[in-house]
Formats: sequence, C-alpha cells, structure tokens
Amino acid sequence: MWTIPILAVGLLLLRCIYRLYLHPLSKIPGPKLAAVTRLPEFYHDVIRGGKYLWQVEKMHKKYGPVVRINPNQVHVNEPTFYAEMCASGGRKRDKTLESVGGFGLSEALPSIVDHDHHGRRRKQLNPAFSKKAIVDILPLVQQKVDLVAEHFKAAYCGDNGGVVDLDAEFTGLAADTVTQYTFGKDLGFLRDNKFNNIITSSMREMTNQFHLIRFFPWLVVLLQHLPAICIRWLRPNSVGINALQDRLHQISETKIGGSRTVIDILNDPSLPAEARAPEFIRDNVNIILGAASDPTSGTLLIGLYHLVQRPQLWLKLRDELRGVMPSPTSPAPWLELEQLPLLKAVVNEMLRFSPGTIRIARVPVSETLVCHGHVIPPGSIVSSSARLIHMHPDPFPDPESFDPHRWLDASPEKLIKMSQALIPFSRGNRSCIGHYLATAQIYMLLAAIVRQFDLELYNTSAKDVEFARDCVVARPERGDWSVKVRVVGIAMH
Ligand code: HEM
Repeated sequence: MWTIPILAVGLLLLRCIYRLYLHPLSKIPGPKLAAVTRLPEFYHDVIRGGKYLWQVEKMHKKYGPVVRINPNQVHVNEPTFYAEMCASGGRKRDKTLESVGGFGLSEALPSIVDHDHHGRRRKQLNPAFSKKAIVDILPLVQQKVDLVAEHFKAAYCGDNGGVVDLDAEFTGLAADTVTQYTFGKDLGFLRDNKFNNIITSSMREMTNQFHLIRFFPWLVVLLQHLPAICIRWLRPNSVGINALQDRLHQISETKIGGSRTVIDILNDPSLPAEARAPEFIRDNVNIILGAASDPTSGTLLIGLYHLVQRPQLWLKLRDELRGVMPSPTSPAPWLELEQLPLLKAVVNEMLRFSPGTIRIARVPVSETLVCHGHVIPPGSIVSSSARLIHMHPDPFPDPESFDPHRWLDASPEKLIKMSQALIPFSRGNRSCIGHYLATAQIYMLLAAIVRQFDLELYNTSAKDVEFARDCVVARPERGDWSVKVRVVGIAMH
C-alpha cells in the first residue's frame, strides 16, 4: 500500500539531488528552491499574476548578474550579453514552450520553437514589414494620426473639459493602422466614439491568461474542445477576434495606395500551398494585430505621461519640429522626423520606458555561452528582461528618471553603450518584425501632438503607469494603462 507513495517521494528526492548537484546548471548561483522546482515561478506568475520578474530582480541583487531562476533557466542581467543571447545570422536560437506556450498559437512567429522552422516562416513575412514597405504606407499612418489629432481638437472645443483618454486613442490608432495594412480596410475604432476595440481587448485577454497557459499548455487543447458557450464565457474576446478575422477576410481589399496588404503577401499564389496553410495565416494575423496595438499604444501613452510633465522640453521639441512641419497641421514626415536630434532622444527615452519589454528566453542550440565567468551549456534556457536592462544604472545612470538629454549629452563611447542596452524590440533573428511600423507611428503621432497641442495630465498619477505585472507586456497593478490628458491650448503658428 505504501510502495507507490514511497517510490514517488524517493524519485522526487533523487530529482532534487540531481537538479542541485548534477544538473548542467548546478554551478549557476541562485536560490535552492528555484533550482529544484518551478513552484516559486508558478506562485508569483500564475497565482499572484505576473510578479516573478520582481523576484528575479531581487535574486540579481543577491547573487549577481547571472542567476538560475528555475531548474532549467538562467536569467542574465548584463546589457553587453543581450546580443549574445539573441544572436543573429546562422547562430541558432530555439525558443522553449516553457516560455512561449502561453500564446496558444502554435504557428504564430513568436511561439515557433524551432530555429529553422521560424526562419522559413519569418522570411515569408519580412517583406511586409521592411522599412521600404512601411515607407510606402506612410500616407495611411498619417491619415490615422490626423484622426487622433482631430479628436484632441474636438476635445478642446467640446464640453467635456478638453479631456482625452490616451489608451482609447492610441490603441485605436495602432489597431486601425495595422488592420488596414493587413486587410486593406480598418474597423473604424478611431471613428467609433465608443472605441469598442476588440483587437486590444482580445490581446489583453490572451496576455492576462498567458502564464496559466504557459504552465498548462494542454488548457488550449481543452479550450478548443469545450462547447462554444464555455469558450465564449472564458475567452469572449478571442472568440470575437476569430469571427472578426472571418469578416475581414471577406471584405479584404487587396490594394492600399498601390501597396500589397499583409494578407496578399501571406497568401501569395506563387508560394507553395504548405507555406500558405490557413493555420499559419490565422495565427500570424492574430499575433500581428495584437502585437501591433498594445505595445505601440503603451509606449506612446507612458512616454506622453512623462513628456507632458516637462513643459520646457515640450516647447523645445515644438521649436525643433517647426523645421520639418512649418504649420501646426503640416504632415509629419517620418524619415525627416528621425533626423531631429531632440525628437530622436525623446523617442529613445520613450522606448526605454516601453511596456513591451518583459522577460524573453532563448535556447542556444549548439553554443556554450559564457557570462561573468558562468558557463551556460548548449540546450539550456537563457533569458533576459529588457525592463531590467533599461533600468540598469551602468548604461543609464539615474535610470528611473525620464531624461532625453542623456542621449544628447553622452560621449561617443557612452552613446554606443546606451544604444547597445536599448532593446525594446529585442535583437537577433527573433526580434520584433514590426519595429519600423511601430517607430513610424511613434514619431508621427508624437510630432503631430507636440506641434499642435498644449496638454496637462488629468486624473492620472505615477501609479497608473507603474510596471507592476509581467503579462508578456508590462501592466500596472490593476487593469490596463490609464493616462488621461486635458488639452489646454492649440498652437497657432
Ligand atoms: C513599441 C512597439 C513594440 C514593441 C516594444 C515590440 C516588442 C517586441 C519584442 C520585444 C519582440 C520579441 C519577442 C520575443 O523575442 O519573444 C517582438 C516580436 C514581435 N513583434 Fe513586436 N513590438 C512592438 C510593435 C510591433 C508591431 C507594430 C508589430 C506589427 C507587425 C509587431 C509584431 C511582432 C511580431 C509578429 C513579433 C514576433 C517576431 C518573431 O518571432 O519573428 N510588434 N516585439
């Protein structure tokens, strides 16, 4: 009767001894409990809702820049090591289900585990997001930016005290832009004053359940077999986004201003049928819509939260913008905006505070990595968090302070160090495919708002933009980002 429990306890003990003393990562420093079990990670990420990163931060303070944070994973907090971890070219980096299973979309780029499989799929999507492709759709981005500016103007002239909810505006901007680029038609989130933005809400639903699904990937299979009524109850927005895709496929218009849409590129008849598999297209469209809207809008609204509190900087920026935007309503030409030193410094600082920067992991397939004398053998999971690197006092002294001048005043050597440590879009073969689309929107929106409006914060405090949970993207303690501003003036010249 006792044989089975005794055997089970014996096996558990043996596993603990193996993990503590014989495992390839046994020499890496870190808490013993984390070395033998993933329970601490489960507790902080699943039960407490995305809190393990802050435990990891404490571990770094205690054990140094390289720590073992679970039986199979080493976390590194060393800016100069990040490019090694995320290497590019032929240096193979797999992902691991342990970290990406939570997406529940097996064919979506960020959740493909195998290096070569990912490379083939990525090659297919790259042309849609090259710098040239994004330059071709700038009129579309400008059109959406103009709509946001109209809302600011309407708020100033209207009777609600000039208040604008930046989350609704910026998720509307990002979702309408990416939807129109993907399908040739947007869903009019910016035109609908109730801003019923199903793309953002489904992304938030998915990211809120991310850690649970990461620990129990079979829940996705279970979900697929549950009666529709249960799915609608558990994941109402994800059901909505699938229905939305079907609708959008039907109305898809193949040309936007002469450019091909993302759907055209994914579904190019010259590609072999296997490359156009419906699940590949569906999973990637889901991830593109979601990945495009939430981190882009989060970066913009947190950045504006800081910028609005620096009126002198705001006016200096407006002066600089006059050089490329002669009147307050002139279009904001991205390629010229990128050349403006102060604006570039502000955008860099906004990206340093970007919420899309939580723990990511790679598996060096055949290389041994070494960091601060610690050996990380091939096949190990190694992770790093842009949030911690962006707040690292070595490249960024006084890291909590939003200070664009750090980019303007730095010596050439320091600038290299800082640029190396600025990793909002990650690095290497698996870095963000949408970074040109995101930066174009950030530059153009920021320029349009600063050039035209004077703003002050409304009913918003530091708590509303504090990174308190890691749900693939950062989130505040409760709910979603909430930054409101009041339009207090409009520039006349
Ligand atoms: C400021 C805005 C954005 C930030 C901070 C951001 C950040 C990131 C990061 C850090 C990754 C790497 C994730 C990993 O290694 O696991 C990533 C991947 C990705 N991002 Fe973004 N992103 C942004 C905007 C966008 C936009 C506009 C799109 C639209 C196309 C997009 C689509 C993707 C996709 C598809 C991947 C997966 C790439 C791959 O695995 O090959 N992102 N993003």
